[in-house]
Amino acid sequence: MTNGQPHVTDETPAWAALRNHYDVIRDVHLRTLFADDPERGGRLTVDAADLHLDYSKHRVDEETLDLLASLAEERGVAQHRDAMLRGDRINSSEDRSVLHTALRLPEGSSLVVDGVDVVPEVHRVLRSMGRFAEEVRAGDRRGHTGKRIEAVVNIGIGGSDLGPVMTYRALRSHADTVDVRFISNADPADAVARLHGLDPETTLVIVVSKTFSTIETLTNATAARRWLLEGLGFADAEQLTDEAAAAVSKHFAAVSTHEDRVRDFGIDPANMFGFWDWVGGRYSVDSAVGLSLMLAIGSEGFHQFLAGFRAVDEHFATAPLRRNAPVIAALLGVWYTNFFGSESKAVLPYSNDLKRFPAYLQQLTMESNGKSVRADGTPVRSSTGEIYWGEPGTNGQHAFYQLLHQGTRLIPADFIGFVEPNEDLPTADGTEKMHDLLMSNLFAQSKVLAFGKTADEIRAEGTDEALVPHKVMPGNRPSTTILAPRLTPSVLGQLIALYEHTVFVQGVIWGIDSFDQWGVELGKQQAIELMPALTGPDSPVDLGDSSTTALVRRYRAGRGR
Ligand SMILES: O=P(O)(O)OC[C@H]1O[C@H](O)[C@H](O)[C@@H](O)[C@@H]1O
Repeated sequence: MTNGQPHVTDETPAWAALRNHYDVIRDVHLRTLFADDPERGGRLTVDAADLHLDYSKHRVDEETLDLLASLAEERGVAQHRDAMLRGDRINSSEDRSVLHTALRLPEGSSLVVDGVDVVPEVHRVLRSMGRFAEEVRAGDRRGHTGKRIEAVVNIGIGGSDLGPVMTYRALRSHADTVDVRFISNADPADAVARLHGLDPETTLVIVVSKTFSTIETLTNATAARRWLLEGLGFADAEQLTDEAAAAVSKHFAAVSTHEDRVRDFGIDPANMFGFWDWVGGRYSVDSAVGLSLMLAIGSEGFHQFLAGFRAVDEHFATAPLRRNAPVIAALLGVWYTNFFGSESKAVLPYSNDLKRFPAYLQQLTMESNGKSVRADGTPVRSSTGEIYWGEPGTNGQHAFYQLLHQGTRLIPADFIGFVEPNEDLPTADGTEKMHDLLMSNLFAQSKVLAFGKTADEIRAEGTDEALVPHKVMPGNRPSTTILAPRLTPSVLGQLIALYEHTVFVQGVIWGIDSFDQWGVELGKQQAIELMPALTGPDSPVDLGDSSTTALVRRYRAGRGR
């Protein structure tokens, strides 16, 4: 099954060879690939640190994998990887290095960029985060009225939200001491709902913004400051008197690359944790942006999280392309996107704690690789940017898996599961464990997607002939299964690094700059420009197009303006 015409216009030797090979493999069923090669299930696997990837249920044979590796070689994946890791300015449109991997280099190592060793800087910030987090967790750093901090509110958006919110939820069972909430949206409902029930006297607000100029974040931070001062009994919550500033300094911290803007907002720079412009927002959860996670799981847990990233970084840096997990994952994505014409990929964690992982990965892949010009400004020569979506299993099985199994689209999937649960409960009759039930569902789903059930097998069960076509399960739907020992801070770091490098390799194959995001700017700018048309004294006559003009006029009328 394919989704129409393969989206390939690129005609380099490796692409052309893959295109010819695709014409053969597209008609080969996974049932045949497995029948012809009984060792396949054990062989088409790769281990990266604690992550075991089984990619045998993909529509590939050894020749496909060789050809895909040739494509990686043709595109210079290893050379680009080395350039990133040593700090070359590979983010060409912003003239920046891309060094999220430096955030997890061990203390004592060295990476000199523009004459500065960045590793001691990284560890200086980690130490000050660690001191701050442990003081809060121990109750040594208290609120304005002397009460212990019990809740943390992370205010940020995009990379300043998705990483913290995803990781906090993922490591819920490793968290103690403080309850963390997240405010991101310009919708006031978010701040209202998240602040509801919190006591300002025991709440710490962390304002996270790389640029410290993002309107949603500054607006929500101002709302939280107002809420805090009102809650602490200040008569005028708009006035930052000396006493109010002292209160704010006990309840507000900031994470940013812009100290001047943090100070202007009224947050004590002593409570500011920095990072650097060589860390992209969507690659920043392992920087000070992860402070809320550190407050929840402790400094030691955060260092384990970093060690997990580092283990996969080392694998990515050293494993040969054919044994390199992120490279293989990336090439499989290219195979389906550019040759089978797949439009999306499902990420299916069999872990309720990874509920926000697909959303986190959406920013990672779509903001990185949603580009239609190459790094040199010329048009891309193939489709780019995998669209990830998904929900945890087993919930998804009862919602959208029908389309995965019997729909007309080819949607490759990543199943993510863990051998050991962090918690377990008995099944209904008390004889089994719920974690085993969960994992048997994961294994069953990837098996059914791959192998399906034929009309003959269905007939053999005595099924009414009229029902047979409805019950046929076509199979031949590819998936990777990522199996890890347990969802720990280290394993979560490993999973994130696996996808970071997968996205990177795809960007190299497509020839794009995966580290800028110019496409998000115009909408932000126009929102600011449109605001007076919504709130000003006169209804707008012409906002440049008849649709927007009519919508804004209707909105104003509804608001009585
Ligand atoms: O951390 P900030 O500077 O507030 O940026 C927050 C987010 O907004 C931007 O629009 C970008 O699209 C994201 O990549 C970024 O993570």
